[in-house]
Amino acid sequence: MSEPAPSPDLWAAPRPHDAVDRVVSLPGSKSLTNRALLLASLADGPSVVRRPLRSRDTRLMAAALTALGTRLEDQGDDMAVTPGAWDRDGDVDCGLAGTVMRFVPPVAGLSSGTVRFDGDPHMRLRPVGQMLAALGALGVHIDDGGRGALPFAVHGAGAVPGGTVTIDASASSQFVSALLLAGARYEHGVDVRHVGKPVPSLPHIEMTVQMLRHHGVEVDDTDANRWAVAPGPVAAADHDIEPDLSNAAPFLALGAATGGRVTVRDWPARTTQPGDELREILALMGCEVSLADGDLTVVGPQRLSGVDLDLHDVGELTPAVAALCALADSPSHLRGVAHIRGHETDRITALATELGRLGADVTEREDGLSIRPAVLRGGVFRTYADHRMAHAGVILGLAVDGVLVEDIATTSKTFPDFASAWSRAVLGTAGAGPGAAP
Ligand SMILES: O=C(O)C1=C[C@@H](OP(=O)(O)O)[C@@H](O)[C@H](O)C1
Ligand SMILES: C=C(OP(=O)(O)O)C(=O)O
Repeated sequence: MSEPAPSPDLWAAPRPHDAVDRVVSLPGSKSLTNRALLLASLADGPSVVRRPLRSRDTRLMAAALTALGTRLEDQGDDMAVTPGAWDRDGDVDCGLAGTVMRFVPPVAGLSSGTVRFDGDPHMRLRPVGQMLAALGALGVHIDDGGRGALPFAVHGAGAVPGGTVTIDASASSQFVSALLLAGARYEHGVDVRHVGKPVPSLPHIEMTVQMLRHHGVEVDDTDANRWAVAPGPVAAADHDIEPDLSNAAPFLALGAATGGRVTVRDWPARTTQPGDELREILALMGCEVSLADGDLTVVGPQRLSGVDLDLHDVGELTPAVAALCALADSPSHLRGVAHIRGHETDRITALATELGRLGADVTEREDGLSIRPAVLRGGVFRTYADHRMAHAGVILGLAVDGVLVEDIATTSKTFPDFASAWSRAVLGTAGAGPGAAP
């Protein structure tokens, strides 16, 4: 990985003064919010998305749907979504949001205008080619200059034939989710068959399937690696957005890494969010984990244990888990996440580089990391515009003096005002809004 120049934008990660005992409420899930907004836009009438996340990724999704012709209105904490006539040309800024770059083009195929897509510089490197090829096979006209990457234009024809398509979705589950989300509105629906190495992040595809069914769409997912969406209307339906359980990772780590206690409010009893897996991961690391009446409580041990984990299904948890592993007193092996090299940054190399810079004993592997106990030191923790790298940095800062996290504002991708919420959680100072209540 090329070494970026050190940024002057360094944030001193707070260290708790004493054992923490906190209760936190977290903002809504990015993955649920962006699916809910998109499905409501495809529906046959208005819907309300209750307590959506308001962060960079969801604002980009809202702007993209507005560019297509959907009407989105804030109603207090909620958002009212009224489908519109998709009859215009438009521009979509994907930022660094995988959900915008992958979920919106299949929908743009249904419009009768040309929709141009671009994003942050790094977004041009994130994988989307297989999905564009699959969309082409389903009858959507796409001009990507042969790059298989941003920037590209979707020339909507007002309708999409759809049908059966084969795709290698081993780079991202979002390829499959994207085709399924729009598929009911295609003339023949979609029948998506994956061929290739295993698809990562399967809980996110399950999330897509469940949310489609919530809108009355018929989905057949009986066979492995095949998902068929029947053609038909998408019924209007309201959504209650759960808190973002992946963004709970640093807050639960606060309890785990300090021998303290942290409770996250409104933890769903059942969910498709991969962050729910944190309960098991933290228990394996030696934490006491309990879920009662919607409160998830984690009590950290004296010393964290290392873990040997295949994170293929829950790859977005890797940065936070890797940071905790660097604080553990036995070795860890994190496996099965080659695909996270295509996330906001190459997360495997970024973690190996940044944990290593602070003294961690890390071996980078093609599909993961091995991390052995070592004495850590303070220093700059670079984040590569990746919100979850920032989470990893602040977790190290819980146990190590002098950790300076670069560009903490990058957390705004999925968490509004993370730095204040984190300071309140760590230091126990009072504050309003999403985040910590001491
Ligand atoms: O569908 C979604 O909302 C997501 C799917 C996953 O993507 P990958 O399958 O590319 O890992 C996940 O990592 C990402 O944060 C959100
Ligand atoms: C991989 C992630 O995001 P995206 O939706 O941009 O793929 C993530 O949030 O960890």
